[in-house]
Amino acid sequence: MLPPPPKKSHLKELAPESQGLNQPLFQCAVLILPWLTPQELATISLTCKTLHQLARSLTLHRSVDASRSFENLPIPFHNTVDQYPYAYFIYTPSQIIPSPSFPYLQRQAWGPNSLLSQLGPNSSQGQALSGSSSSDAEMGCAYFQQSRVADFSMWVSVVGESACVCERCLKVTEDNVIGCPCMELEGAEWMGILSECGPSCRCGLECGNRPSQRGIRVQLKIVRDIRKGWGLYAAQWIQRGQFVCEYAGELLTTKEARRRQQIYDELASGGHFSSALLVVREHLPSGKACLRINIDATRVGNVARFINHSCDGGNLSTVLVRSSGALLPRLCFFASEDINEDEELTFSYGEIRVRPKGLKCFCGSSCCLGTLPSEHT
Ligand SMILES: C[S@@+](CC[C@H](N)C(=O)[O-])C[C@H]1O[C@@H](n2cnc3c(N)ncnc32)[C@H](O)[C@@H]1O
Repeated sequence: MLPPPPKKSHLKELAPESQGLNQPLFQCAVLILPWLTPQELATISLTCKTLHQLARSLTLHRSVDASRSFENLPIPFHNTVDQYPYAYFIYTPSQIIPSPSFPYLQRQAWGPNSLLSQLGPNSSQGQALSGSSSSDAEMGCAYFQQSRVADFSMWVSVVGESACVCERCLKVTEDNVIGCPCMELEGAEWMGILSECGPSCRCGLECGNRPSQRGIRVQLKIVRDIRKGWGLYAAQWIQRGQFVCEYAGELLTTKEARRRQQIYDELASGGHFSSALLVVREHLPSGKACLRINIDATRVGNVARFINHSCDGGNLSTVLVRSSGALLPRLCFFASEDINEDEELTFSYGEIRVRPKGLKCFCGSSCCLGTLPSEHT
């Protein structure tokens, strides 16, 4: 593991000329290091002073925003219990379809800007390498974003505009929010299903009936617990009913979900491994069939992958959000009660426990059943 990151004031002193550092190596490392995993960084940082200092700076950069600028607000890691400064995974702000032909599933750059800025804003090397003042998301992941859009079209069908009556959507309410007559917020969210405007509506993202489509708008942080690992926390007061985040990850076929679950169970039995594969079942109105959605955020996901289980149901409701014109629903989390700053965000992983000797639960609630829910996938 890397030593603690340097204090901020030391960062600007990392420019190679001021340190007597190897310049060609420095330039090369600035391009390559953001693509490395923590283990690779730790190994490479042992090789020389230049790489050691860059790796330390990169570690600091990564620990201040788990979302790599994909979200509206940075989501920092806090760890006072062990040596891990951050959790490493590939970030996606929305659902994606895995495909072996897309290299973004293997690697994602995380942290080029902090390294480039160390070359100095006026440095010719810095300008040549950075171009503009793009974010991590723009710089490291442009290819990733393009691929994601191309992929997603395979799963989303857009029906004719008449599918929704929101041509009347342009009605502006007293709060200056664009209202929508097909809004079904009242009551629906507590039942776990919500209909939002979508691709077949004429309204845009500003429509009041798209609360889950504008990204994360509440301040969050990821805090390490000695027994539960990382957990997602509120970094501000959150009002009951407010959208918190979507559960984003790889959409899997049931066959692939079962295959991965077996591997994850084996890894978890050896300790030190957390999986984040969520299976959602939506019973169709006939009652005879059920739509099953498998979302795996273990390797590729967003910050929802850090939400821990609570036997009392926690403070988040899981809501299947259907958008007009989109084939698949999305799984979203809304606050089921008012949530205080520094409170952990939790939900119930389910009721079924097929393995009586499953993973121990440390939710701490008065109705804790002692083990985490487990199902045959
Ligand atoms: C979706 S992940 C949640 C984030 C995870 N804590 C981490 O560090 O990445 C699910 C895993 O978190 C851990 N976990 C979640 N809720 C827990 C609880 N109430 N008690 C103990 N461990 C928990 C288990 O290892 C579980 O397999």
